[in-house]
Amino acid sequence: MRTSILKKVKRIVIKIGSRVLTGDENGLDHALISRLAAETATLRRQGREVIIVSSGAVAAGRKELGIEGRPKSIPQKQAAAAIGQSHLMRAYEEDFGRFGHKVAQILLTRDDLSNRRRFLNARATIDTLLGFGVIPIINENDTVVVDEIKFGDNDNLSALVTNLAEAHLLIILTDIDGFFDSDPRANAGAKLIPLVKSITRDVERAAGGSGSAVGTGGMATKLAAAKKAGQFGVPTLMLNGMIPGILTEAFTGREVGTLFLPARESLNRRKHWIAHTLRPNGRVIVDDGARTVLSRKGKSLLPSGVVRVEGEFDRGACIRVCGTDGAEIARGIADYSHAEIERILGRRSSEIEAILGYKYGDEIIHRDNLVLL
Ligand SMILES: Nc1ncnc2c1ncn2[C@@H]1O[C@H](COP(=O)(O)OP(=O)(O)O)[C@@H](O)[C@H]1O
Ligand SMILES: N[C@@H](CCC(=O)OP(=O)(O)O)C(=O)O
Repeated sequence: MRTSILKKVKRIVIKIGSRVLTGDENGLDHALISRLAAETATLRRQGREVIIVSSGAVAAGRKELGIEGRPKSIPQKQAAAAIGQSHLMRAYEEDFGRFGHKVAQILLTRDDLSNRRRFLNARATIDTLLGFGVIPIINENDTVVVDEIKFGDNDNLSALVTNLAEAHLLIILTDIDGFFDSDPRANAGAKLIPLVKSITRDVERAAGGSGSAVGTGGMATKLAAAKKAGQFGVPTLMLNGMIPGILTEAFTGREVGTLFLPARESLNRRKHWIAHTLRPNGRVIVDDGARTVLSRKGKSLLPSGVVRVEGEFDRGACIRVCGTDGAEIARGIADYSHAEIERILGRRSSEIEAILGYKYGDEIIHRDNLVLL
């Protein structure tokens, strides 16, 4: 199964973690980046397109600034990223250049991808670069991000880029052989799981945090990324980036690392973007009848099923849809603002115009803009 999945893969997003790029020391491991460049060149010769999501800016920069351990404050982290990002790009430029490959830097914030126009723009840029045979190197724009517009970690970013670039496979290179049934750093008897068919709660429970001073998120964020990619119909392969030759070996069919299979039913690009890239601004609470109709019949959310609205948002915002028990059941783009919903909730759609004096449509969220979770 692995061989048949990997054979079809033409466009790959490769996420490289800070630990892989910086090794045990602070500062970039140039020998390792050269090796990855050689392996990437082999993948390119096999006719595959490669997009890299690279961490390591903060880890590289903190050495330059003489910061020991993790940066103490956000401005320190941002300063480290500002200096480290240019070192990172220079390393990629030099090392990939030796194999005749040009690289391009793309720095993103969540805000960029939340705006559909900018999302499509970023995608066009990536397509154009790939068309020119250039390898895009993507990172979060750490120097400008504040909490509200942060992806948070590059595992998450790599899953969103997989959707953005319509890639066929997400590869996560980290400092460990794959996903284990418990954190191997805490439990010497932990066993590698070569294939994960579905990321269930039990699987998630086995994922611990980062084992190092430079990594962000550890295994938990990697599973979340694999889940997001899977919902878009894309498998994820987690490999130990410290092992020479691992990238090319993975494509020979040898069972290395952990392969996460995609979900059986995948979301289309737009729904994936609504569910994972947009940040919800508020929520509506719906009654049990609406909950059943949404979850079982895939219908739109009408004002009659809404019992409460929370938060302030405009028409066009992404909002959560929750049951009366508070559980989030869906997410979608609201056709009415919070103030408008306040006035029409619990009423029939035919009454909207009489109440508001105008009407955008019958739905609070149209089913085309609604994603069940
Ligand atoms: N179940 C698990 N299987 C494998 N690794 C795990 C698990 N739980 C936690 N980890 C930790 O996750 C670490 C990798 O994540 P992280 O340090 O964030 O690396 P990266 O810089 O590659 O993102 C591993 O080194 C390991 O200590
Ligand atoms: N954007 C940050 C990386 C954040 C991150 O997620 O790091 P990692 O867990 O090592 O992939 C940087 O370049 O330092």
